[in-house]
Amino acid sequence: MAPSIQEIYHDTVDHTTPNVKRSSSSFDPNDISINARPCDLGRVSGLIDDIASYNWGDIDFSTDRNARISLLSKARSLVAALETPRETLLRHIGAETSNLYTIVIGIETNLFREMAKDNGSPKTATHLAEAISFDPDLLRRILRHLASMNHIIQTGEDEYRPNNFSKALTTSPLAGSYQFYRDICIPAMSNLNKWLKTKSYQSPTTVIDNPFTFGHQTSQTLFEMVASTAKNTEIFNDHMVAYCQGHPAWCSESVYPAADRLISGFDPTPLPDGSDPVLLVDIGGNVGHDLQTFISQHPSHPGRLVLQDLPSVIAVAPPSLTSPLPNGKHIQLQEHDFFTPQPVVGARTYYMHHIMHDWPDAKCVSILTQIKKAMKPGYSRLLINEQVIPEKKASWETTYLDLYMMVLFGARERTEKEWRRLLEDGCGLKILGVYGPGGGVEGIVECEVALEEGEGSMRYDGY
Ligand SMILES: C[S@@+](CC[C@H](N)C(=O)[O-])C[C@H]1O[C@@H](n2cnc3c(N)ncnc32)[C@H](O)[C@@H]1O
Repeated sequence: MAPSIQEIYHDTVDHTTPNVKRSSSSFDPNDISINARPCDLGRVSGLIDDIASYNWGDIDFSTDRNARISLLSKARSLVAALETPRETLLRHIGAETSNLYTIVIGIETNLFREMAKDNGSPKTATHLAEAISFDPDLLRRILRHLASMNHIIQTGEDEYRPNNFSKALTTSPLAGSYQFYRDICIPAMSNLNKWLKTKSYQSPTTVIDNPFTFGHQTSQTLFEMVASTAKNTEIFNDHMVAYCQGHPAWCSESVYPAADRLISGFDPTPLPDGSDPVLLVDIGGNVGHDLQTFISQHPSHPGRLVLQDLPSVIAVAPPSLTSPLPNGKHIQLQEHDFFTPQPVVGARTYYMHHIMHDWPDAKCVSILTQIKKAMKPGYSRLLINEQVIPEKKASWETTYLDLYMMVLFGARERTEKEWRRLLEDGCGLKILGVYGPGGGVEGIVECEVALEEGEGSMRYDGY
């Protein structure tokens, strides 16, 4: 039997086996032998039984995402329970930090491209070192570590081949993401402790004073830093593409039924200047991947599609974006700063993906206010595609992103209650529904202008 949707992102059962003594029951802080005993032995046999109770052999993991994530989550729990504190420590501080930096070396020296040549056939370290002009002894040491972490496969003495992960490192979304985190994000996270100490452990709440500005010793925001060089723009855009891959399509039946919710109520009457009315504006839409998803799901959609972002991003949107769509139309590219008045008035849909989580509440209110002024009450819908953090058992994909939004922007991911407070109390919008594939990792909050209350009643201070 396949796991249910509730079981996807975490284990729903406390797998503790009653007759196994928990190490915490006899905890003595002076007894350092605890470091060499499994982290949660009491869960081990329950987790093994739980994994064994499914017919995993009947499942096609290349297509069944829910089953794959469920098994991964159980397997991770099992590893965490079996590992000793010492092993967890060394993996965290030693093995995983070494991974990050050696993987970036492999990307920047074309190591993984070399390994992928000839259909990924096994190659010696000596051969690879010569091909990428690298110290052979150092390369051997790096390859040995990457193989021990399962990122490449050792096929013989001094001989390695790539697996699907190391082959994927030759693609720009993964390669750029590693560089983006190394150059832009890690310097912020690695300064979290120092920053918090200077602020007596109070949350950052502004984009101009947070671990990012402190770590980089800059007065720039992350987006200003990203826009400041072509390389930064490229690696940021690569990361957005990588991050968005592999999620169910946002506008599909299983996530948000766009045909029923948007297309069926669309008014096709031409605008006073004779132009086609707008069906969907993707605000801060980056290089257009979400609009492309919309087109692939709804190829014969009516109305216009508009992609808005900062000039530096619109300038690098792929030319294929503006080529004719299956319905003979094309995406309109528009430079737009979302803190200024929204130029598209009365569209059926305003859509934002990964925008609100980049900004503290006060800035979100400014952005939302500009959109609300352009919305036609009773007709326009605002879709916010973001995490809706479950009140219990949030997944790691949610929790890490929440912390990164805090260090990079003084911002946050939000629970449904926090969305209601921001959108309804703060901006005078009405939430019509919260949609999503389950698990809380991505959700669509659908709103319209609240007819009875013109403005929100909350006050948000600060930058
Ligand atoms: C986290 S990315 C999300 C991109 C895209 N919506 C997605 O989900 O992949 C945030 C986007 O907001 C854009 N952005 C940042 N500040 C902006 C502003 N003031 N006006 C318009 N877009 C902005 C960035 O350029 C970037 O493309």
